[in-house]
Amino acid sequence: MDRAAETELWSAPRALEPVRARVELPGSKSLTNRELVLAALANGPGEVRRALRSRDTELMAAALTTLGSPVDTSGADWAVRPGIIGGQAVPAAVDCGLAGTVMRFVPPVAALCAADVAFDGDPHARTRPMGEVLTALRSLGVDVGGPDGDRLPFTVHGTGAVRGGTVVIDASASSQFVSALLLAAPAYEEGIDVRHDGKPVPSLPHIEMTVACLRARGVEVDDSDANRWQVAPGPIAARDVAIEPDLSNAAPFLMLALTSGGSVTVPGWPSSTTQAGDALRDILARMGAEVILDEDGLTVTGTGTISGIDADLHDVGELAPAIAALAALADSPSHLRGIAHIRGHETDRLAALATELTGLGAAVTEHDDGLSLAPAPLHGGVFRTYADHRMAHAGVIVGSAVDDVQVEDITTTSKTFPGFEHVWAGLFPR
Ligand SMILES: O=C(O)C1=C[C@@H](OP(=O)(O)O)[C@@H](O)[C@H](O)C1
Ligand SMILES: C=C(OP(=O)(O)O)C(=O)O
Repeated sequence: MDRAAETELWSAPRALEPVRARVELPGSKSLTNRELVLAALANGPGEVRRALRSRDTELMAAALTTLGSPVDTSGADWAVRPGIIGGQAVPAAVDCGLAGTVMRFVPPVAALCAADVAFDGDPHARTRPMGEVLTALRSLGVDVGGPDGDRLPFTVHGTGAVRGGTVVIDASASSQFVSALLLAAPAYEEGIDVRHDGKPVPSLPHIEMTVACLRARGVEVDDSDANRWQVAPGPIAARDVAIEPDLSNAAPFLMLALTSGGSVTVPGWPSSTTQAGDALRDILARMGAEVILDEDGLTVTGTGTISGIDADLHDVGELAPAIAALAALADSPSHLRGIAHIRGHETDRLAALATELTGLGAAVTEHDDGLSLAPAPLHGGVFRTYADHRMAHAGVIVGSAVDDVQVEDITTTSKTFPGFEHVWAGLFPR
């Protein structure tokens, strides 16, 4: 990324009157990148319809194309032609950017190529944890080398086949370690039996999403024991799938209803979903909103009060930055717990939130596994984003209620929502 864009400041719009809006959201990152991987390994061509077009998903499409399953991203529906399994031996390089889903989900797929596949990414991606995935691949018979052995960069020396079998990993740093192994496992000779041994696995709904995507394509998955997932070897059925809107990216928009005392509707909110972001319905109601889910979508209405919240966000850590920002505006204290693992996200989110919210006057205490916030008068200033899309979301939420908040590098939101700043600014009456 160019240095000028990284340090550029964006004046966050301030809501001077209630915002009443209907916001169409782009597709889910998590669903798009799972369906792309499964489509690339499927037993025939398929489409990922209404795919999210963003940095993370374009990197995934490019990676799978490089490995031999071309993804045509020219339209709104992305067509995938599987070719990785049994494909040509062509050495390849994969750019992971800062995408956890690319750096964790693609290496187990690359192991199925009969070629060397080199992985690297953004500077901060080299610090994100992923050693458990590489160790698991090695124990399944895959040769993975690299200067560190535990992190990016590394090279997967694929032989065209993976034995598979039983692996024990510690997935307490990221659910994506488990999802990564499950997604490629039907193509392994023995499938996979993944057991977790360690502190509780975070973001479990994301593993449930992986299991649901596999089953929808006819793959046999046994997740009946806690901390154990077994995937049988077999074909991954080709299908056309439609991607739901990204419910986690709905957070700043729905929160604008609370910070402005207005009302925001997100159409197309699914009545049942595997997305962790669905938890916003309960969380926002607890923080003082009126929340209605009907055929029109999800409508959140501010009641004039923002209440603090005591919440264990272990399952929904990706919502923490937005919730922390809203909590900083609340008129009662908050305690956000169970999220030590978000220190390994796009940045150390607990440290970044504590620093940046405190810089705007918030009373924040950083704990090993979370944050406490107490009511305090906020003021304007620069809100730094650390190349993290969800830090940018946190900055604009505060900025909607506080004069003169300048958000650094707003375009970092393109990781999962290109053009976010235009959609956001368009919601404020001039
Ligand atoms: O599999 C996925 O699509 C994701 C899993 C979660 O990761 P962690 O388990 O690392 O929190 C989540 O926070 C991330 O935004 C997306
Ligand atoms: C943790 C996140 O991303 P990633 O998929 O890169 O892990 C996120 O989007 O909040």
